Amino acid sequence: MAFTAGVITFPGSNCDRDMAVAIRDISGREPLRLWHGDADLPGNIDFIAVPGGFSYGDYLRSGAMAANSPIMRSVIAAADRGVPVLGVCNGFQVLTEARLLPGALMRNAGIHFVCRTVPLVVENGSSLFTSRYETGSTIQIPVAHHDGNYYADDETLDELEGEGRVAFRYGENVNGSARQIAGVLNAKGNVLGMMPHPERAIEDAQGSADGRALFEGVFESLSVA
Ligand SMILES: NC(=O)CC[C@H](N)C(=O)O
Repeated sequence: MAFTAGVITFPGSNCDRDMAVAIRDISGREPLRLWHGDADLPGNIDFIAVPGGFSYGDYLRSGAMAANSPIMRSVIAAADRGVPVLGVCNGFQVLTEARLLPGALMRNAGIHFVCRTVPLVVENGSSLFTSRYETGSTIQIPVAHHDGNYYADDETLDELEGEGRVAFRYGENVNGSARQIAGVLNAKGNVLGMMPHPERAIEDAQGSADGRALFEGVFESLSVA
């Protein structure tokens, strides 16, 4: 079964390699490394990862400049076609700035950069990305960010909750996020943005392997895991 995954690198990305390793380890296939300045994606792309880091040094707003990279026009078109897109940390920020996901990631309520493993409650275990988790289960995934404070107006938050689009919620107050939201889905369910890093929790040596099931779930749906 052919499977083409891609990991985008922006100037300042620093989790792109970890993301590529996770995809290779779990799918058994080497992902393509995609450069932000390239306008086109391969037409047969099956899965796109927008990784974490500090694209453009977080200038202007985290993710704001990367969201306007040439490649993001192709990512938006691929997402519209139903290609699964996973944005982690800075990738989540990029996806909100690109309006693929609602809301915004503001400075952490406590101002400090937060870097530790946190409990995450799986709010919707039946999405494309969470099918290998039980709804209501708690998993352990690391966070590392200063702009993780999720904001959306109440109407949007109610809509997200009502449509099962809150994928993950923090099990404790990590950064002041509205309703402790840690990860959200788009309306179609093929785009997930989350601040915690599942690619940093794929084997026990990392302190948790709870992120593995996220990749397994989405690759299983694409018949490659
Ligand atoms: N690890 C990351 O992706 C960091 C994301 C972002 N630049 C922040 O600190 O909020």
